[in-house]
Amino acid sequence: MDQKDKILDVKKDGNYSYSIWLEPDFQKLPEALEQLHVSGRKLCIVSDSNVDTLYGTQLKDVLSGICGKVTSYVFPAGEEHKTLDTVRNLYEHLILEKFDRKDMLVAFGGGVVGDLTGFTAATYLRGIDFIQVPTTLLSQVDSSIGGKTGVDFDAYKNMVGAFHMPRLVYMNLNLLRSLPDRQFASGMGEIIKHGLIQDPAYYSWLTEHYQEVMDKQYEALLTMVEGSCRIKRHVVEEDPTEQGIRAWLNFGHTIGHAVEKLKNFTLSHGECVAIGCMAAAYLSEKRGKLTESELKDIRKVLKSYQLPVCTEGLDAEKILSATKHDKKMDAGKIKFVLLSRIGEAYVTKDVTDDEILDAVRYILEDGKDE
Ligand SMILES: NC(=O)c1ccc[n+]([C@@H]2O[C@H](COP(=O)([O-])OP(=O)(O)OC[C@H]3O[C@@H](n4cnc5c(N)ncnc54)[C@H](O)[C@@H]3O)[C@@H](O)[C@H]2O)c1
Ligand SMILES: O=C(O)C(=O)C[C@@H](O)[C@H](O)[C@H](O)COP(=O)(O)O
Ligand SMILES: [Zn+2]
Repeated sequence: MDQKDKILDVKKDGNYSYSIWLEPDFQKLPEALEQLHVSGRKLCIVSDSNVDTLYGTQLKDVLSGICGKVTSYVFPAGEEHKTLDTVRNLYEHLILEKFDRKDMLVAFGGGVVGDLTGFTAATYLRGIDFIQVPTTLLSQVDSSIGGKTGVDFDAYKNMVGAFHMPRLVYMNLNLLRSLPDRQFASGMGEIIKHGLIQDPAYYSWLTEHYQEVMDKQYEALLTMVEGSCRIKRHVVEEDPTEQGIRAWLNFGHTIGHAVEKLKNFTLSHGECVAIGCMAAAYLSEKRGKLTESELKDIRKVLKSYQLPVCTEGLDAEKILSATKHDKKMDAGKIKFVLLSRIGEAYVTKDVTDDEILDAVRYILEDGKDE
């Protein structure tokens, strides 16, 4: 793959609006930032406690040489800090540091940092620029692209948010080497989702290359991250504000978000997406869209990437009730994403409570067999 292929442009309304750089280090970050004229701007690097400890100084050194002033804002790692309280503290930091409209935020971390920083950028002074420097597999393949930003509210996932596009997405793939195994697997949940909703060849590639991926071989990582970025880019270019096809990216999320909340965030987002994908694939099979063998295969692929396909200790009725708070509700009906086949999804509002309960029992009972 040559350099040209490592930069993907995300277009909006026919104009190139931002680029995604896939790199092995931070060497090209100054070049990537050239078009944003950062020399006279203040930058605030927002990260969580883990990312700051591991890589904070490295990024600050790169940025300090090329822009006006660099400040840092660090909050404790974890989904429980993706809240308005953290946003408030960040506003306070920006006001104290006299950030104005031409200044910029740098989201340096996983999806929690990216979503929260993007939302702060969308709302501070009615909107300032931000860039994404994603450091987890999940954030490189999914959350850093497409401009969905937001925070949780009283444990309701992403209840407060805005669409606000980053000005650049720059990923250093070698940072993935320090990710804990469970976090790596979490990213695989969204990646397998991408194959299932959009691209059968990509899904097959994932089934065939799990060893290279699990060994974090650089070429395999690059092929996979690029593959997912292309899928996500295609979907968000077609439908930036989720009027149609973008809802497909929510495959596995209706039940996944309910499990995430009811498990008090003890399971990662991608783990819950995997469980939710299993439930949605089960419903797709029940409706005759997938064969039993395809359903089994999805289970096998998720498990091969160390993802859970079921869960325990939850009440089926409570999961059903939690799905009713999903953002995809429309006039009292859940907009459920199912598969019409491997590689293609569809949205339906006719999934009944009984069907949801059946799918939920499938992922709960399956848990007892583990
Ligand atoms: N906006 C979107 O389109 C979108 C898409 C998918 C998920 N999300 C959101 O993203 C969040 C999940 O993101 P996530 O999975 O990245 O979780 P995360 O941001 O909580 O990061 C997971 C853990 O990994 C640590 N970490 C990050 N980078 C590291 C590195 N390179 N080495 C070692 N440790 C590292 C973090 O400190 C954290 O403890 C959820 O809130 C989810 O709702 C948003
Ligand atoms: O980018 C999107 O659109 C997605 O749906 C990606 C999902 O993986 C992500 O978890 C998203 O935050 C869920 O959407 P939400 O609108 O239910 O918060
Ligand atoms: Zn997700």
